[in-house]
Amino acid sequence: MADDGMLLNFEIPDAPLKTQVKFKGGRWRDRLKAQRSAKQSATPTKQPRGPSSAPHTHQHHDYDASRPTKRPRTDDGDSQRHAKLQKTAGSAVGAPSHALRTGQISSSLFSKNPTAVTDFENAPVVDDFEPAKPSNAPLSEEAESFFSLGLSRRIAQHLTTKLEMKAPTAIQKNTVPQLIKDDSDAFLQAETGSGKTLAYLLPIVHRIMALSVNPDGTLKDTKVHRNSGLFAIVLGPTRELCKQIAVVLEKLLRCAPWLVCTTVIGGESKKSEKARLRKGVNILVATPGRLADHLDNTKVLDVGTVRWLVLDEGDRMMEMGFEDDIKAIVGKIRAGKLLKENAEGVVLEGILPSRRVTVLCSATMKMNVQRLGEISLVDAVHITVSKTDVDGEAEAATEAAFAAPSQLKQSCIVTPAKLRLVTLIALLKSTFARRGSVMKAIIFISCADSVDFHYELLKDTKPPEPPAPDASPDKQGSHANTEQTVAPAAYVTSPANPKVVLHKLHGSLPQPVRSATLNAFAKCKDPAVLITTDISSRGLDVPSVDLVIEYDPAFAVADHVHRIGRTARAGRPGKAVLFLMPGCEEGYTSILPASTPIVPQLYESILQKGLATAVNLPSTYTSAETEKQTWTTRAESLQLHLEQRLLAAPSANADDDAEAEGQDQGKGSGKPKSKAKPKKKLAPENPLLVSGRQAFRSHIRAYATHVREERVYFDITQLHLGHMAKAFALRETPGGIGGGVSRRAHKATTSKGGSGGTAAANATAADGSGDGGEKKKKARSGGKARDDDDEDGVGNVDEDAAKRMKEKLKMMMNAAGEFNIG
Ligand SMILES: Nc1ncnc2c1ncn2[C@@H]1O[C@H](COP(=O)(O)OP(=O)(O)OP(=O)(O)O)[C@@H](O)[C@H]1O
Repeated sequence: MADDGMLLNFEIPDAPLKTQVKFKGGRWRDRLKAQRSAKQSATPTKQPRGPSSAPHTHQHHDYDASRPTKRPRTDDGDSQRHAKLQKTAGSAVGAPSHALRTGQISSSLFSKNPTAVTDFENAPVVDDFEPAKPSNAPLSEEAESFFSLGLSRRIAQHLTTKLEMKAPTAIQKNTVPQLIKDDSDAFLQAETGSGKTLAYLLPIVHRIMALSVNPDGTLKDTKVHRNSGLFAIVLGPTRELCKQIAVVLEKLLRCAPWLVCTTVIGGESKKSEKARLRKGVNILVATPGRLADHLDNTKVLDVGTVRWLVLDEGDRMMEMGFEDDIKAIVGKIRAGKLLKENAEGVVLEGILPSRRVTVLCSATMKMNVQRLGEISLVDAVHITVSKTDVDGEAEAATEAAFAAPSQLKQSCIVTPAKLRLVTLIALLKSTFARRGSVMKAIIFISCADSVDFHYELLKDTKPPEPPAPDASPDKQGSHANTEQTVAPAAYVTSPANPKVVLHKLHGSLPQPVRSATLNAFAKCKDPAVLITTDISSRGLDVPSVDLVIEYDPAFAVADHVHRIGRTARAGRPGKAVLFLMPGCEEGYTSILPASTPIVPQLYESILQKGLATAVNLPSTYTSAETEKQTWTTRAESLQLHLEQRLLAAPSANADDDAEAEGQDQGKGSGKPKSKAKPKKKLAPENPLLVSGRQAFRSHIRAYATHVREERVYFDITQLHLGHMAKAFALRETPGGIGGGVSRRAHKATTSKGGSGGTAAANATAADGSGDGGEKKKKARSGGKARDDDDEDGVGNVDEDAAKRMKEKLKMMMNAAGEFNIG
């Protein structure tokens, strides 16, 4: 009944380290280097292990983590297990300024890991490839210009002088003339970061401006103004994307200040949205739910003059369940009589389209895009980008849609579950080791709970500086909104980059917090990391994102394409790294679109590079690493440190809080205080441990929701829960996953043999025996495993889990707002 993942944490290896570290694959030089450094670390005189073998590599001995003994796993609840673990691990672990003593409790990260099937030996190396010509960049200035697209001089000049865009991108070159000359519906498909937003906005603004500007650029006597009518509606799936579109539009409209755009996206009172609509608007950017609501309830919103309906990120809107809203919106817009002139007598006919035009945009093609096309498009032209457009070569046109930008360098790290967390930290550390090489990185994680946990774990324990008392109210307000979502990072900093700023974003955060955090990330002058869910995968345009890390693979290939598309935008370079686990996951790369091969990397080389120097611990811990330590020892002590942080006793205040809570509950019961049943005082738990367990549960549930066709690569029955718990710095596999997920994983680990005890322990813990309180709590709260309602994610591998997940997600969506997809 032992979880090897757990017991190994307590094991003191008798054999030197060298017998535990296996080096397979990769270039022989790397392997030799790794082998040598492991040998060095395992030499008994240099690397004493065990309590009696002083001196220790760390010089601080403020606490005595006495050697815990191997013990059988119990079926008790998490709290009891936690209390025992706290005892055995040493109670002062979490105290400030206490250093770790490596060599006392060995975290066997490098043993019993599954072997990768990837042939690293013959795999390509990133440097093997010539830098590819960007596929989403603006076209060469000499050959193409905005003037030649048929745009008015006023707009073309504004683009080149004020917006500093010298030439259109390929999709803009193909779309703008088409939408200026022709009144057909259009399906716009081009890769991420290729400038689709301006591709549809430019012809719309050009034609609306033509109501007020003569062909020679002089202004007409009667200019249209904000009350002249609503001419275009742009729909986007999330508030963030809508705001971003509105910002681009506002910048564009500076060359026609008499035209007005606004947003109705929720997150603020409907009353203030109504007030803005009443003032008059010519172009409206909206989320489907909110617009449908206004169409039903806001009389002043008249769609009689609307000529364009743009559906941006159409597939995402369908995934999010907006089909009915979109149908209703399309129906209402089409129902009205097409006005040839507006209420003021301005002639619209001949300048604006003679019919209502719908433009559907997507970087990827899914079944649901076709469905949306059926709902919204009539005889649409398909506008895309051919290789000829990009390269200027007379090659047969190949559709570049549903592709990753060609200049984007993709790689994957095959990492056993147990080593995921330290490998992530090592990767970030080496990423920020050189100033200026990477300014912004985004880490995609499967669910909001896991985002919360990783943010808390990786941030510095010292709170960020509050703004000066005399700071502007704006600054004060934005600090209040980002207090819980922006903080300096620990672990990943380096002498070159002593300050790296950590951000977190997911759909369960209040809207002002989401907006302020995104703004802080975009404007951050220091190197910055955003830990986020798929809420940031669509449309987000932060220009200096150099690296995208998919720590948890996307739930569908299309989502992967959108995620990695947050870098390498508009011709800029970018890198994307995908974490995979050895086994069936390795086959996933075969279905990913990439113009150059996705280079597999050995986790050993990442650790070696990242942990070549000491790790900066959070400021309330003192690092006592010596330069002589090797990367293997560093990896183990880092893991140990993280696990001990979770096991540390909560602060003294937590005791008081628990007591106060007990008293409050007594009061709340409505009974006289004296008669209130005395509450059994529960041992307070470290919030980080609670968060880690919750993140683990949500992560496992989310894992069960990969789209059906891709479950062959993400097979829940192949997951080793004990090993995966280690990736959450947990020594024991939490219970309460529910939905039969743990049973499936249990069966697999049992049947594979060798770890039957582990599986049994996993099953007991994961099925929630002794964890009923947590389970009920979760059920009550609705949970937020994967706050993303993906229809495709429900299938027969774990119908039960998927069904429950769907119900929870529905609850979440209803409870937390229409765009709570984090
Ligand atoms: N002609 C241009 N020249 C230079 N930069 C441009 C041009 N057109 C757009 N951009 C810039 O390219 C970036 C990406 O544009 P946009 O967000 O419209 O891409 P997209 O195709 O909608 O991407 P996604 O599919 O990821 O939403 C933006 O920063 C935008 O300012």
